[in-house]
Amino acid sequence: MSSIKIECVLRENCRCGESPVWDEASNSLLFVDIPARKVCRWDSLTKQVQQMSVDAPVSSVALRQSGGYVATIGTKFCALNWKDQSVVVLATVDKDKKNNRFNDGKVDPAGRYFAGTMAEETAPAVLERHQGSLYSLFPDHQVKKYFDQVDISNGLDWSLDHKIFYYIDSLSYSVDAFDYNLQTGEISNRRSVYKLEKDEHIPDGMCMDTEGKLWVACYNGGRVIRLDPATGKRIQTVKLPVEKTTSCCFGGKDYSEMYVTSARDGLDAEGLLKQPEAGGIFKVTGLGVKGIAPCPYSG
Ligand SMILES: O=C(O)[C@H](O)[C@@H](O)[C@H](O)[C@H](O)CO
Ligand SMILES: [Zn+2]
Repeated sequence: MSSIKIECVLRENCRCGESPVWDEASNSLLFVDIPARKVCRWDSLTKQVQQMSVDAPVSSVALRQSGGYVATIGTKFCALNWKDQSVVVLATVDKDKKNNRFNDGKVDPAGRYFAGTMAEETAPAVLERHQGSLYSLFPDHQVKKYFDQVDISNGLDWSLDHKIFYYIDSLSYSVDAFDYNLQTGEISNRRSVYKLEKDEHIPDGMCMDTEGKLWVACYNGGRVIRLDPATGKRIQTVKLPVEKTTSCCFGGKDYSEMYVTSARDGLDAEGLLKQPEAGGIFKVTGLGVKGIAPCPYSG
């Protein structure tokens, strides 16, 4: 029997915390606060946070094989040099859509950086529909576009055998799967593997565990749910003390801890009083399952 423990390890007051990524080399958790335009790095040993401010909403961050990080900033794929806090633009998307920005992103097992876009929100989940697209940045900095008509591009990860790509367009309330060709980076055969129930609200960020099960953060649902994509069934629910849970990843020793980001934007004064840890970073231990190391961008 595992006994689950949930702890707010960092009261960061993120407006919209997102994209948690474990950085083994620095024993740290990387994450972003999208509207606050900052990338943060929380050192799990010293408990100190370092920050890097950028000039547009930053929606995801990932490791880079050659050192430093990559991030999606505004509609740009960028390289980040953590030491001198400099940013280099690698590619720009959606040039004809001035109100768009990137949202969630993650690197595939071959080192391509996948990220999708969305129209900027006027309030959480309130936005012009169908404006987003899904892209990937290849190691040679070429951009591939997969599809458009996306509302809120979110939650992505790959199956353990790399043959399936899992994806969430939040306003479809569905977790989808595609066949994945790791050699070419092509996706095909879209289907739904799970439809969210009403009280689970909006599916947001997602990650895979070593048993091939998916963990999905439920925005407004105050929980992460564990899904078996093979059967389409939910197998576990872990509730958190904040409503706006945005994303999750595994990290810590042997990737045995889960980290969950959260948001404050969209909560009124009463909500903030009831959820003083909203916008914080949570650590969940005792799940009895581990995650896998994040893949670094190879370009
Ligand atoms: O990070 C994201 O995915 C979006 O940018 C956020 O604004 C919210 O999570 C979304 O509104 C919930 O659907
Ligand atoms: Zn998200």
